[in-house]
Amino acid sequence: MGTVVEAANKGASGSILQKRNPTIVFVLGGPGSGKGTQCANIVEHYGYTHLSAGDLLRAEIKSGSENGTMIQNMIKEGKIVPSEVTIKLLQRAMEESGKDKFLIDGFPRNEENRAAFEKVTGMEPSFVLFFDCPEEEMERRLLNRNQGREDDNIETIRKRFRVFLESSVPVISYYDAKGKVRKIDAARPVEEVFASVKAIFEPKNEKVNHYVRIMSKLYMYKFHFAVKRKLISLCCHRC
Ligand SMILES: Nc1ncnc2c1ncn2[C@@H]1O[C@H](COP(=O)(O)OP(=O)(O)OP(=O)(O)O)[C@@H](O)[C@H]1O
Ligand SMILES: Nc1ccn([C@@H]2O[C@H](COP(=O)(O)O)[C@@H](O)[C@H]2O)c(=O)n1
Repeated sequence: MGTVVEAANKGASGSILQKRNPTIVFVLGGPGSGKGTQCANIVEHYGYTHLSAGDLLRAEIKSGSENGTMIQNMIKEGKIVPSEVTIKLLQRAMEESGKDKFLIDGFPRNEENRAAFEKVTGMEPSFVLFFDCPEEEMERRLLNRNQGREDDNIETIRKRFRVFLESSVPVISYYDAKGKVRKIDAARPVEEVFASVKAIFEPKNEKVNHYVRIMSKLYMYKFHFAVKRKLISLCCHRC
C-alpha cells in the first residue's frame, strides 16, 4: 500500500471528485478567529457543505482508528497532523457527501497540507476566506469556548498561535500572491463579521439569480431552444 501522494502520482486518486468539478473555499484564520461560527452561517445562507479538518481529526480519534493516538497527541501539542491522514479524511468526506460546494475549514494548515492536497486531488480553491483577528481576542474566545476541547488550555493555545504564525500564515501569503485571499476583520461581533462574509458570497448568488430570472422569463415566451440559448448568451455576457 502506497501513500496518498504516491497514489495521486499513479493517477489513482482524485478522479471521482475532480469529475464533479466542485467549488472549494478554504477557510483560514488563527485558532478562535471564528471560522466554525461563520461557516455555520454560510452553510445556512449559501448551501455549502462545511468540512472542518479539526472536527474530522477529532472524529477519527473517537472512532478508535489506528491513527487515533497519534492524532490525539498532535492535537494536544497543537502540532499539525501529517497531510496523508488529513487529506484522506477530507477526500472521503467530500466523496461521501455527494455535494459539490465545500467550505474546508482549518485546512491547509501548512505548505505540506497545501501542496499535497493540490497534488492528490488535482483541485485548487476558488478562493480563501481569511478571518483576521488579534491574538488577545482569539485567546479570550478560546478560554471561554467551553466545549471540552483538550487543546483549549493556555499552554496549548500559545503553541497553536505559534504554529499559525510559522506554518499557516505562509499558506495565506501563497494564495494572496495569487489574488485568492478574501480577508475579513474578525475582531467584530458575529453579525458584523457575517455582513462582510455575505458581501463576498453575494456576487455569485447575483449571477445565479440573474440566470434563473432570465430562464424563467424566456420560459414564459415560448421561444425555440436554440433562440433561448442565443438570447441567454447575449444577455448573460456579464456573468
Ligand atoms: N465574532 C465573534 N465575537 C465573539 N465571539 C465569537 C465570535 N466568533 C466566534 N466567537 C466565539 O469564539 C469561540 C471560537 O469560535 P470558533 O469555534 O468559531 O473559532 P474557530 O476559528 O473555528 O476556532 P478553532 O480554529 O479553534 O476551531 C466560540 O466560543 C464562538 O462562539
Ligand atoms: N489541517 C489540520 C487541521 C487541524 N489539525 C489539528 O487539529 C487541531 C485543531 O484544529 P481546529 O481547526 O479544530 O482548531 C489543530 O491544532 C491541529 O493539531 C491538523 O493537524 N491539521
